[in-house]
Amino acid sequence: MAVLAGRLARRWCFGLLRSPTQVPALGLHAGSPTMRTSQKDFNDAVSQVKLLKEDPGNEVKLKLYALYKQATEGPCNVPKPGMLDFINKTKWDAWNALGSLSKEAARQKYVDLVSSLSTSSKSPSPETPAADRKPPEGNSLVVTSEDGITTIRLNRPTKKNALTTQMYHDIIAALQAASKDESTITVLTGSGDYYCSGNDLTNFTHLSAGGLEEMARSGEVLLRDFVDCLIDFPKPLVAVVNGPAVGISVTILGLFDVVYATDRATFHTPFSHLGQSPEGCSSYTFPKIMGSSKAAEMLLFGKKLTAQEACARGLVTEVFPDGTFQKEVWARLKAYSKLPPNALRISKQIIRKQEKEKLHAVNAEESSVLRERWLSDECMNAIASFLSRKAKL
Ligand SMILES: CCCCC/C=C/C(=O)SCCNC(=O)CCNC(=O)[C@H](O)C(C)(C)COP(=O)(O)OP(=O)(O)OC[C@H]1O[C@@H](n2cnc3c(N)ncnc32)[C@H](O)[C@@H]1OP(=O)(O)O
Repeated sequence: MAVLAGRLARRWCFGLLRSPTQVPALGLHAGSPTMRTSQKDFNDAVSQVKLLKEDPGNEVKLKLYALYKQATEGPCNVPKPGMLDFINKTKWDAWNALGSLSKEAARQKYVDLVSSLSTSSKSPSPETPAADRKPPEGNSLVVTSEDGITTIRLNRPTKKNALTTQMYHDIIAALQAASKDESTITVLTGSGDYYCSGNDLTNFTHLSAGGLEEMARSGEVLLRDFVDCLIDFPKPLVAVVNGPAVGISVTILGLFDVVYATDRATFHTPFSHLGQSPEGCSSYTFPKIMGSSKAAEMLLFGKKLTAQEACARGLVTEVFPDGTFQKEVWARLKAYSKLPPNALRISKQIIRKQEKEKLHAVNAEESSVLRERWLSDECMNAIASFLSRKAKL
């Protein structure tokens, strides 16, 4: 999924910055608004864009695209792409917004925009400072086992550890392996500044031949399997919440045995904003943990909690100062991992036994309701809006 999303994004970027090769002769002059842009100036600007050292950002790339189309083809009169064709729809919107702007004026604006970019990109530093460099994306999930602890680490820090479809499958496999390995405790945590930003919203853009219906159907099955796996997990399951948590990474916390959080963490379930509904058994566990009105504030209205608030509501076990979070938490977990593993398993089984059947039923219902939500206009519009703001153009 991540690879496809990246490809989609890159294709768009290349489409915008590299494909305009045939530009008709226009015979105008460049310069200030009173001067006119020549074909050569325009062609030069098109070539200059390809050589930009810095990514000018989505907004600028969208402007360049729209102006290029207007300058070369005139006002947008091609059919509007479908709602799910997020990227092409955003490009179409930008072009269409230029209305009846003349080709000459569009060329002039294009050349002016490129000229301002070329000036601003002549910054003195030839190398990006280390602090600004994005860490390379390696494996999206890293599983390690040490000192009696199996750690499942979400490892997409540049995407705030958003969960791709592949990652759900990989987490299921990792949990299944951990349930049988030698370790005593299993931990879920994240790399970088976020714990997890929830479901990767670009998952919705990868439609198979079965279209939207098929995407929603397979999403329902995947969600149910993923949450079932957490419900049935036989060993102590600990969340080490190293930063903000969003969506499904929050809702499943009710299925963990212990949740440790840095004081930098926040807990946010913006389902209504996304036209979606709660999952991860949170429609049952949250009211049970924090009472129905506090749960409603989170699950209906998307109230974001601080770590301290989440702790006061019982969702988090303990909050640690960020500076000592890793040291304190891992020291504690190492000590716990020396406890007799069979006693821990048996105790967990007794604690969770009464609930299991109920949790599976809740999970099945939440997954089925979400399947319908994913097909709704409310949900599609919310995702289209996120992607049009965030997609790499
Ligand atoms: C099959 C099972 C389905 C289960 C159903 C689950 C439902 C949910 O989990 S609902 C919750 C979904 N998540 C969100 O709505 C969060 C969306 N993301 C954001 O709102 C923000 O990105 C943020 C608040 C998490 C972080 O904001 P900020 O600090 O400003 O950082 P950026 O927005 O610039 O993010 C960096 C980079 O990461 C990409 N990204 C972050 N989260 C997601 C995501 N959930 N899906 C896809 N992409 C995400 C973001 O687009 C940026 O990418 P680039 O622009 O390419 O750098």
